[in-house]
Amino acid sequence: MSGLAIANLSYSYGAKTALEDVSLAVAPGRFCALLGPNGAGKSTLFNLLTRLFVAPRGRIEIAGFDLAGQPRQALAHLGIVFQQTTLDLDLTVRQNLAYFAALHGLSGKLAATRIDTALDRLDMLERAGEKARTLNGGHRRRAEIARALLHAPSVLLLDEPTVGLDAAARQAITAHVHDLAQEGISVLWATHLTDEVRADDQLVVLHRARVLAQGTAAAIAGDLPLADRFLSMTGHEAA
Ligand SMILES: Nc1ncnc2c1ncn2[C@@H]1O[C@H](COP(=O)(O)OP(=O)(O)OP(=O)(O)O)[C@@H](O)[C@H]1O
Repeated sequence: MSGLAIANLSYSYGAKTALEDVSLAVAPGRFCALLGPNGAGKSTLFNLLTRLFVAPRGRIEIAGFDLAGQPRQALAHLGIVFQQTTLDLDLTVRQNLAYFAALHGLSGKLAATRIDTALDRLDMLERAGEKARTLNGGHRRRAEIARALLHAPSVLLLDEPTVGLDAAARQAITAHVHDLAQEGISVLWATHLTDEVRADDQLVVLHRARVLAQGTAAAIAGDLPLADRFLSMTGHEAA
């Protein structure tokens, strides 16, 4: 399928199993929250999706391309926002994005148009000329999300993108990324914060290397607030 499809993925660090038979799919236009406590296996999954690690078992498809068999085509459709900021603080927002565009073979008018469009989608166009160093944490994150859109990916991965941000910035970024999903991107958003998940979002609960539940957040929460349901499933507090 288009979007993201993961089937029967397993990964171990020596004797330590980090992922065990994980399967999930995120269709175009869907926001999927990957909710798991520390150590659940989220980072390992992201490292497999970005091909930092290669899974001995299982299959990953991005936009219909098998990551193992057609890595270049698959990764060309993947946008990534890492947990740690990766902006060059001495460059302006536009320069940061132009550098990334060049790495993807985009230059000239096409790059300029893509940069303006991406910044506009994140309400960051008016900050294009500011040095990244002068931006607050929320605006730096938005610049990084805009940067991840430049090559028009169909799948966007975000690894705990709101870590360290205040409540207002968290809310704004969560809303922006939900909007991106509504525009047709498949979003996989790793978090341990249940308040970032909307009732109609797709939700995958990962715990101790396994998928404990998946479905809409509302269906998984049932008659409990999602944080309470998460606690009852995993024994871990969620925000
Ligand atoms: N290099 C490694 N060697 C051995 N075990 C590891 C290694 N990296 C991770 N693990 C273990 O694999 C499991 C999954 O780790 P992973 O980092 O994927 O979880 P996570 O959900 O991303 O947690 P966190 O939110 O803390 O980053 C954990 O039990 C972790 O201790």
